[in-house]
Amino acid sequence: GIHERTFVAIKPDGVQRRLVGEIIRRFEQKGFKLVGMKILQASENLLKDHYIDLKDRPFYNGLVKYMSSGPLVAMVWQGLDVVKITRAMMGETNPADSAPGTIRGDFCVEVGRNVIHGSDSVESAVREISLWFQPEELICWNDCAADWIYE
Ligand SMILES: Nc1ncnc2c1ncn2[C@@H]1O[C@@H]2COP(=O)(O)O[C@H]2[C@H]1O
Repeated sequence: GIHERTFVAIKPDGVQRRLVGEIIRRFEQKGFKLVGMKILQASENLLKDHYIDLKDRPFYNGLVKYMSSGPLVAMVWQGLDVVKITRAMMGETNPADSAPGTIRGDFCVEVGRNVIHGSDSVESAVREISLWFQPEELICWNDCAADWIYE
């Protein structure tokens, strides 16, 4: 439904490369509602927890180092099918497989520096949002444009 939420992180490379405004612009113009956002340098412990499913992969330690190497922008976006649609807007995990027009297709070349993360399912979104945000950090605001985005 229209209350579906997803967790999105602009990774440290995305912040350093000044892509924060461009990425927010795309999700905003699509029609999604920004309900949480903060800039932080995440601890290795938080990232190990976030990426727990990847703990046996060879790139796990490097991934945690990269993600903790500088500030990232953590966000929660809300809207109809937001998990699936934001993933489509991001492109494939490997930028080489990402179509032009997607965020990774337009702004990066390597899987280990792929500028953005988005939850891959509604269930992982619930888990990731609770990991990165306190409930009071999520703002329920009345979207004046909602009647023009949803029928
Ligand atoms: N083969 C790989 N080498 C390095 N990093 C990877 C590889 N596969 C996945 N990743 C990283 O692991 C991350 C897991 O989910 P993300 O969407 O954050 O984006 C992924 C990449 O940043």
